Amino acid sequence: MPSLEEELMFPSTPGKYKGQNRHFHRCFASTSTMFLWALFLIAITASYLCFQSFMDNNNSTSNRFFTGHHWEKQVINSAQIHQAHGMSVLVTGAAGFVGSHVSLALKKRGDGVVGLDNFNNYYDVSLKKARKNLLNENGIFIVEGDINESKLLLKLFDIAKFTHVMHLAAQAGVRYAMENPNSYIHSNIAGLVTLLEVSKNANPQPAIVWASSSSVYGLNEKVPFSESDRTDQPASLYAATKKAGEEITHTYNHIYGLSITGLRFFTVYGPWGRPDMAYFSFTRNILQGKPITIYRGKNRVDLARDFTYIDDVVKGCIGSLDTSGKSTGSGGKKWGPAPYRIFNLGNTSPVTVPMMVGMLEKHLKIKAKKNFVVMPGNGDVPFTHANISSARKEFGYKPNTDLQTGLKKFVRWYLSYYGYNQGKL
Ligand SMILES: O=C(O)[C@H]1O[C@H](OP(=O)(O)OP(=O)(O)OC[C@H]2O[C@@H](n3ccc(=O)[nH]c3=O)[C@H](O)[C@@H]2O)[C@H](O)[C@@H](O)[C@H]1O
Repeated sequence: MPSLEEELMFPSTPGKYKGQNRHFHRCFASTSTMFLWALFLIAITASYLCFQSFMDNNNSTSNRFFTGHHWEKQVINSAQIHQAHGMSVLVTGAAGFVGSHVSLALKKRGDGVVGLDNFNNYYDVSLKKARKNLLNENGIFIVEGDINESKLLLKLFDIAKFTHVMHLAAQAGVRYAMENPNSYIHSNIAGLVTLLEVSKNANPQPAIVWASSSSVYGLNEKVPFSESDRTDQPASLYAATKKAGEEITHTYNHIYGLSITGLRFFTVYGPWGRPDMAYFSFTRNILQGKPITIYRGKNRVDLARDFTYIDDVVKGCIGSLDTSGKSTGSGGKKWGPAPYRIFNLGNTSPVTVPMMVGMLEKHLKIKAKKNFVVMPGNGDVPFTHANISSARKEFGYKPNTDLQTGLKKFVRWYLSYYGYNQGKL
């Protein structure tokens, strides 16, 4: 068998170098020796980096959750229920927009809450840290970790007997799925399955309420969107992963008796919101005097969203938790049928994007510099509009904040948080 060096010295096309002199061979030999050395160095560096990252992972994992008695005490205290018939809830994505609001609302009424968040850098991490501080001040402990870390989840379920999981951790954003598709698989598929695996084995099994999305209605044209409408035409990978989540949770309900409630959120907005969303980034740009890009559909038709104010969504989440019913399994076995529910949590009155911008201009008292462009083929849908009769019937869901009022509250929060002088986000 030829050595690597020999292989490297002989051209892959036989005869190509025929008749070349010894000088060439020496030269080539020394080049190939250098090449081998370079390979060797690269291999050593790669092994070192792998080892470092392995150590880092291990360290960060152990730092994060095997931190002993004090850490466990914080989890136990935070999970403590302070009201009759209250619940103890693990809120994933607790440093996120909806997660932080739901956590505070639960804590306020005396439920136990433990947060979990991986503080990823999809958007400004300092905003997530600020939300975390707010939660800490209100007696809510947030564990820094990923829903894919099953050891961490097992540990949490071991020390706090959660009655419910409010699963809001996800890779959000419709258009970002084209830039980073794997992050959607990591969080919205793999992370979801890890969480369900641990939940199904927990004793007692918690009831699970989780965030699906209005985007599952995809390219449907029949409005308003009802839960019984088809959801097999997703327009983005984000939507596809949320749709997959609905199917995946169904199997865990069917096989293991987990009580499941999926909530299809409709473009949730408000104070402490997500900087990647249009109403938020438009506000920033308008204040900084920068142009905003407004997408338009075919034939210059304006896009529209059933924008839903955060306080209304929080009420929907809590109503869902309160009516979730019990999981019926234990030890990985199901002892009877458990609830499987899906609800739209929308506002029922869609507003076009230019109208939304007009409201921002009014509250900010600044005219926006608008660029209208044809909606790029990036996963967007032209409109959303929720039928909320199921949620209304089941737990009295009744949104009562219109976009004008909700954006006024958002702008007030934005200016108090960032100030008028918009340097950066
Ligand atoms: O209901 C959901 O399930 C989703 O809601 C949200 O998605 P969307 O409804 O797409 O919100 P958002 O990005 O604010 O765009 C709003 C409008 O502005 C338009 N838009 C957007 C950006 C831009 O630069 N220009 C523009 O016109 C855009 O074309 C659109 O018409 C959540 O982000 C998502 O995580 C998911 O929860």
